[in-house]
Amino acid sequence: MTRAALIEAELEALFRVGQVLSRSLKLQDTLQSLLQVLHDYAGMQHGMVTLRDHKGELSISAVYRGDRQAPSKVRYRPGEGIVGTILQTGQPLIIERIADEPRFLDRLSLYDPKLPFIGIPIHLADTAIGVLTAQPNNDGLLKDRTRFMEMVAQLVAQTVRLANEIEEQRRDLTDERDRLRRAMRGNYGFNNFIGHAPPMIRVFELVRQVAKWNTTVLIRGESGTGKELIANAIHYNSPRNSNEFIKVNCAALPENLLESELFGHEKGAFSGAISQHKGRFERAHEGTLFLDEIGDIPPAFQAKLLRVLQEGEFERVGGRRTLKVDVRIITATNVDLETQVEKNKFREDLYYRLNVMPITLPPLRERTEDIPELAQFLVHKLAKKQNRKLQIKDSAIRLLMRYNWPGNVRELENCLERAAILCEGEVIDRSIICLTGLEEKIPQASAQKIDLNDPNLDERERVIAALEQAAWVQAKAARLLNMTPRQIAYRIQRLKIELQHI
Ligand SMILES: Nc1ncnc2c1ncn2[C@@H]1O[C@H](COP(=O)(O)OP(=O)(O)OP(=O)(O)O)[C@@H](O)[C@H]1O
Repeated sequence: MTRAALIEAELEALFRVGQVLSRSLKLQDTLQSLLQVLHDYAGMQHGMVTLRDHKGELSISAVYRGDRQAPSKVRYRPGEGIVGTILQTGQPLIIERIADEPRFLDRLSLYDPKLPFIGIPIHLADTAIGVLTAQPNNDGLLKDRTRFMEMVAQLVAQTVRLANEIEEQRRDLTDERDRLRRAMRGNYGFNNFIGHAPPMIRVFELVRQVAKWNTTVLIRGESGTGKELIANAIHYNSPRNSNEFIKVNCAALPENLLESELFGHEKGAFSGAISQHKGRFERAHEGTLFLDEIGDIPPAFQAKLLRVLQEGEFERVGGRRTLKVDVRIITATNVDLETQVEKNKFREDLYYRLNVMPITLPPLRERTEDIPELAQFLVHKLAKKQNRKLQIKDSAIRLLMRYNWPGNVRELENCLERAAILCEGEVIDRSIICLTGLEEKIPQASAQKIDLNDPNLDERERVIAALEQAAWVQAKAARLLNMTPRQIAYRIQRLKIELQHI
């Protein structure tokens, strides 16, 4: 081959090398294709790419040897054999006839002993990270071929750098995803479920058992009793926890939107469907779909839902293709479904499908013994959210225990949040809870039950309690505390109690 012909061939080869290096994100495939190009377009008979691993040793990433399969487990320590020497010195090694080279180990039986050999270090910045080797034809143009191989090694270095960066990003993303999952599991783990009252212990036991299986669960209970929290806990403690947990509030969507939200729609299915849209059933594939307020779904939609529950099949709105999904269904409602079935407002067959494993959450008023722990937990949660120190006094908790909480834990949480906003210091006491307006909602008969001799009351709380029981008439409150009107007036001033006029 003439020199001019070689340069032309090498230009063509470089163009092809550029193409293969940018084609795939899988480094080993890319390097394998690269060696093939060097053979097909640049007259290299055999070739190999080795890259340094985390131990600093060279392992083989790709080998070209014609039609025979490559052995892949061979490794070279720095300084070992020819490639080890190239890695260690960081210098190219050119040999006219490889059989004459004493460091040639021939462990792979790859090279032709009669042919020349070119070995080029692959450099990233100033560090050799691997070695590219090849055997060209014996045409006396070894110097030109070496320059060409140096160019190729530089391109390989950039490809390796990019692959490493992508791998690093992938690892970061995986770490981040795992961290988020752990956090989610932490948020929805059993530790964040407060309740020691017997009906709650039964609920926890049921949740622990159903979490393991794919059973359809129906969670019942008044608004704010923690139905969504339970649904989350079931998912994040189930074998599906590394897949999606998707929530849909069925009462919040009109019928037509509910259908396209859950089943998705094809482009042009209705005006406004400007592109294809995957529904929540598809997104929840291999995960859990939580249908909240299931008691409120319209009859036509009930039939469609029944079909997915029975067959796991559905079509997108405006679509003809039947899609199959594997989704665990958890539903929740505060509606009396049995009455709805009797009134023919809820399909009986659907009711049985959903009610495989019912879990009923007790209202807060039936487990007032849980209020102290819940209040402490919720105040701690608020303190974290507002990034401040906060604690709640027993006197405040006692007041909370006298209310009947129709809005359950959510109402308690809101009340404490208002108290935290009104509280200038770190301590939520009874008077701050009073400022939230809670006391007015408590029937007076029970308001008077507070024991003014309770040793847990501090002085301020005792005076406020007496004033409240005396409808803020100071003389009356003084009598309740066995004080003179002057004494109570002095205390009101000293304790900075704001007088209320009723
Ligand atoms: N046992 C509990 N321990 C700690 N926090 C709870 C508990 N139960 C409920 N909560 C909290 O109370 C709030 C209301 O709970 P959730 O939204 O789960 O109620 P829900 O029954 O789904 O209400 P709705 O029927 O109105 O949708 C949430 O902030 C939740 O974290």
